[in-house]
Amino acid sequence: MADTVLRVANISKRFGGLQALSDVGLTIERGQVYGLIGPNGAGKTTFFNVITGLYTPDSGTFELAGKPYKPTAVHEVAKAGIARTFQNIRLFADMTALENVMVGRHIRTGSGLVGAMLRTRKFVAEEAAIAKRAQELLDYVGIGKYTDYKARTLSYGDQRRLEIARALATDPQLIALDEPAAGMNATEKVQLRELIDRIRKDDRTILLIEHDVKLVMGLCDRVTVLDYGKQIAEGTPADVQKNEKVIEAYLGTGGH
Ligand SMILES: Nc1ncnc2c1ncn2[C@@H]1O[C@H](COP(=O)(O)OP(=O)(O)OP(=O)(O)O)[C@@H](O)[C@H]1O
Repeated sequence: MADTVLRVANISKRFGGLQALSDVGLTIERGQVYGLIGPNGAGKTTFFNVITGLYTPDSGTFELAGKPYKPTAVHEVAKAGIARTFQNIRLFADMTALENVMVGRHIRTGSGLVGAMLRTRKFVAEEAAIAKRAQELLDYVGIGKYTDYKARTLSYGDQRRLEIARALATDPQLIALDEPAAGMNATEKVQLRELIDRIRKDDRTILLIEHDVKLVMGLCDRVTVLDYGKQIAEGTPADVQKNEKVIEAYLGTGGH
């Protein structure tokens, strides 16, 4: 039996008079890279925001690794096992690269605030383990040499890598990447593709919103296409590329 990581169905979300999502659903199996594409304003970010607890949907069912979850708050969703990055990078700009990743790791540890204030032995040992793991993750995404650099001093491409390292630090069931290639140059895009491939090979599951259709088609196992909040196609990249509704949404009359 397939090992399903995310199964969501019937997600709808309205903003005033605008139906941003109508009955959207998808199923992502473990180890897949799953792409979510569509023209500007199609509802991709809204979908991400709903499944990660930033927006409250009008309807929808949600299941992560076989268990129902309620996307009512961002930290609850992170605990349940979805980690995400943002289209507009959201790092702690004045913290170091290492500290940014350590923050991600803290949701999985137990000493808490009292332990931190008293600097209990358990807390100190835990901090050392978190720092070690954070350094491994910086190495893994290829920015290990910037450990002590403040996040804001890193290049755009490296900040996106740092966001991915922070997401990985939570040991997520699913990593949701919101336009990871935005603003990257051609070399950075090649490196990003290698990184995503590597994350997948390490048995992680990825949901990807991306404007760069070539990148999506080259990387993803399956793709959903949204247009005006509706799911107009779902399938392998090869199938989706041939779909007439998709061709029309991208090239046709709409032109939005
Ligand atoms: N918080 C909000 N309040 C009102 N309308 C919103 C809100 N968020 C999104 N929308 C609207 O919902 C629709 C879908 O937007 P969304 O950002 O999800 O699309 P998208 O596919 O991510 O677009 P893009 O590719 O441009 O990022 C748009 O018409 C947008 O204006």
